[in-house]
Amino acid sequence: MTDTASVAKTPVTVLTGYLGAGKTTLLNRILTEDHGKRYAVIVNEFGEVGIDNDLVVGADEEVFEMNNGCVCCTVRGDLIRVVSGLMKRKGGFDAIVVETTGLADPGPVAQTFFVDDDVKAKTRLDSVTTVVDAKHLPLRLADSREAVEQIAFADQILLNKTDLVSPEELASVEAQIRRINPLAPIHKTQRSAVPLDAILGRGGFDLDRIVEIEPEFLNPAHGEPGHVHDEDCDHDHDHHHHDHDHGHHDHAHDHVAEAGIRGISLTSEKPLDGIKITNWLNQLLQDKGPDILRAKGILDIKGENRRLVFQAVHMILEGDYQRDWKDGERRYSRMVFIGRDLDEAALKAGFEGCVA
Ligand SMILES: Nc1nc2c(ncn2[C@@H]2O[C@H](COP(=O)(O)OP(=O)(O)OP(=O)(O)O)[C@@H](O)[C@H]2O)c(=O)[nH]1
Repeated sequence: MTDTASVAKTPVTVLTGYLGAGKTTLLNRILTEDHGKRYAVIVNEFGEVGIDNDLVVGADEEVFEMNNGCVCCTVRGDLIRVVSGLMKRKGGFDAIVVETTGLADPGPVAQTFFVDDDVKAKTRLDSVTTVVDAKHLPLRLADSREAVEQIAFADQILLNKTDLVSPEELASVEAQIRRINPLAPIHKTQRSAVPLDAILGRGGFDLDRIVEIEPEFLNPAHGEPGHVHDEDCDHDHDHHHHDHDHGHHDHAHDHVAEAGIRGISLTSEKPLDGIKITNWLNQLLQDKGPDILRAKGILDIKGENRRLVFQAVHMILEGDYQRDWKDGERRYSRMVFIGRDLDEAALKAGFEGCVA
């Protein structure tokens, strides 16, 4: 595992979402609102024909300065080159947002920020943010594997167009999202309206802050040993969903099952062996990386007073020892895998094999 100290690096948000979900609406807010920050927006066309994007102009690469200090540019080729160029601009940016129009899989874009040394030195992947159309999601989940993958990959989700659905439909859509991605915070929006500092530069992908953003991360699920009932615990919602969301939900669920994408979480109350767990994770990602969209975890390592935190995107694994376990804090290890055709029994056996 490598050191991931991320001091003063510019946070990057990779923005995904199905056609028409509300990505451009969000980008226009970033470029026009008087938020007092300097953001850079990269509209990434990757050589594809621009769809209906009024931000796209017919040149290979153009940079526009906005009145509010933000810049917007279009990339048709090399994302790394464009990001390097942006980083050389005076004054720097509070955050960079990369839209992945026309690209189903945000993985390769997200990986850009881990692979190039120059980019890696100056930026850090902050979040993969997925915009979802509350009205059409049930249909998309039924007919599009990409829509499922975009949700699976997200660190946070904008559940947009809430004006177009009833409260019951909204609850059902939320339950469907939760089934694919149990952890990502969900912001419910109309016209993609969300305070920008609530979604940009928050550290959604930042190892230091996983628990702050996902307070439930270290709380085992209902029924698992050690589950703590608190205000973040959403069992009441679940009952509610079960009462209301049959129709669409079953249909969409079939497709989700068919795409084979789901989240599996593993918890151990016993300390793990640091070498065994590192070797197991490395081997697992080498063998199954293409199918593992995301993995993350906080681990209790025997003989170590600090928490080991790791993140993986497909094959790329990063981990770091972070703060000490607090006095009296219950120690245990928890990791989550989101991926395709994951073998739960094998994962569980492998994980348990790492107990010290
Ligand atoms: N009713 C309603 N319409 C919305 C909302 N947000 C966006 N729209 C509309 O939905 C349409 C698509 O929004 P865009 O922001 O262009 O979506 P996009 O994700 O950028 O779409 P592509 O560029 O095709 O990928 C536009 O007509 C928006 O005005 C919302 O919350 N409610």
